[in-house]
Amino acid sequence: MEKPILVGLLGLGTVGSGVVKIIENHQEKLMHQVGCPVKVKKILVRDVQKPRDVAVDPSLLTTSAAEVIDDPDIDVIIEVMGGIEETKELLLRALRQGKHVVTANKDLMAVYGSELLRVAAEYRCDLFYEASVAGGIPILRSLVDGLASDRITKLMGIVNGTTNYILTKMSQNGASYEDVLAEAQALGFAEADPTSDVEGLDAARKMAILARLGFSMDIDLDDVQVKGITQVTEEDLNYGKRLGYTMKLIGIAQRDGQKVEVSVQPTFLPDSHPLASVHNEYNAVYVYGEAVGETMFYGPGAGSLPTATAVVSDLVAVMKNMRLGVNGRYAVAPQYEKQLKTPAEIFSKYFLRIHVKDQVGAFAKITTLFSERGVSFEKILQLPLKEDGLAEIVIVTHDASQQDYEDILQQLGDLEIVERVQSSYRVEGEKR
Ligand SMILES: NC(=O)C1=CN([C@@H]2O[C@H](COP(=O)(O)OP(=O)(O)OC[C@H]3O[C@@H](n4cnc5c(N)ncnc54)[C@H](OP(=O)(O)O)[C@@H]3O)[C@@H](O)[C@H]2O)C=CC1
Ligand SMILES: N[C@@H](CC=O)C(=O)O
Ligand code: NA
Repeated sequence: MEKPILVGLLGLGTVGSGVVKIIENHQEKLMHQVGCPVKVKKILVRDVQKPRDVAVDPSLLTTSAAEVIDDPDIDVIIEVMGGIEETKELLLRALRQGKHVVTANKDLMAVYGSELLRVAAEYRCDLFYEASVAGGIPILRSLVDGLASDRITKLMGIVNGTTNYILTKMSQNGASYEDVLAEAQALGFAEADPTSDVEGLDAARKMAILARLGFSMDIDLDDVQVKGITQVTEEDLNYGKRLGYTMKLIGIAQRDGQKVEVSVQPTFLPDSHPLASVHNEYNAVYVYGEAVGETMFYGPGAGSLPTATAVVSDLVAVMKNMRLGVNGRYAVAPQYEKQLKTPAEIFSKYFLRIHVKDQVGAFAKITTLFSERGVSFEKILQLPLKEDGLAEIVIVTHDASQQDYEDILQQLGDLEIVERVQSSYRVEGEKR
């Protein structure tokens, strides 16, 4: 019998348990593909006594990272524990000992991905991270291999399962934000600290990784404009329904010439848009390539087995490379200098909901602000409010630059007749 490939697992939570299950249950398929057995030799956890979702030999569990990272028999480290600084040091230590690494950690890859990939290449090691973006959807491999010959101009996606779950349940069942967030946590979709999900940071990390691969530029997390879903109200969702829109937390990475924009924000999409019917914890990434046109990748973006599928598929890729002796040949340095668009170069339609004093001429003052900057309206609603003397105005604009729109918002806030700007969202979907 061939010598097995030995794996060290860092973490045995939601994703780690799925990894152990897939390695055990799909052993025959893995053997067939790689030609030798694969075994988990050691597992790092915080608490060896904790009840687990998967049966493992207790002697495999350890609280000592060194027992896993420095074990000379271990060929591949699978990191599914999370964390940034300490985890980075552990993975660097593993790479410098010639161990290949598979990780699901977008927090780490968004911040230190370039450095880790450089070290991996230096030590002729593989470093794969398919599970870090859109869980079980093989999107990174599709960008790097499947669309290798094309020039990607736009990536647009729902890349956070937790927020999609929350928005779906709020909009379909009128459920409360707090209750649905608790459900998403219980189902294992949310991060250990769900603030990163609901504030958009998790999606921003994934968009930075996608944009880096899609555009072959060194995009940093700081280059991504981020707004989460914590301010989204039931009223906003209801207005959306009235206007034929669905609200989603959308990541957009767009390239025009050599200039790029990357953002994550709650966005209204026409109900007919393919991303509008992506519900619950499902994710989808729309990819526009100059030659291929439009493609869409859809699947479960979070959860134990779906995410573990991506992790173990990366493990298979590492093992195949080991058999062929070609590990560490994969990392490709970015091809282009990063050039970010200015706010004057980013165009979009916007949804705006404002409360104004119900006075003669109020509406004219508002329209003047828009028309002075050449921004016209696509849709307008005006409704009386229960609050005395106030009216609610809802506007959907035609395309406006982010700069013009932000200036208009600022000036609206200064108008005496404007009581408050209730909400403001980007509107996407129609091609421009
Ligand atoms: N959940 C999901 O759907 C997805 C998660 N991911 C990513 O996968 C990674 C893991 O997520 P998930 O499985 O949900 O997380 P969990 O919190 O469920 O599991 C984390 C595991 O790592 C162990 N661990 C954490 N920190 C340490 C430490 N300092 N020392 C030793 N052990 C530690 C924990 O030990 P113990 O069990 O003893 O507490 C636990 O077993 C994260 O990077 C996450 O962002 C990516 C895609 C989807
Ligand atoms: N918390 C993340 C998990 C997967 O990356 C999400 O909700 O998408
Ligand atoms: Na993926």
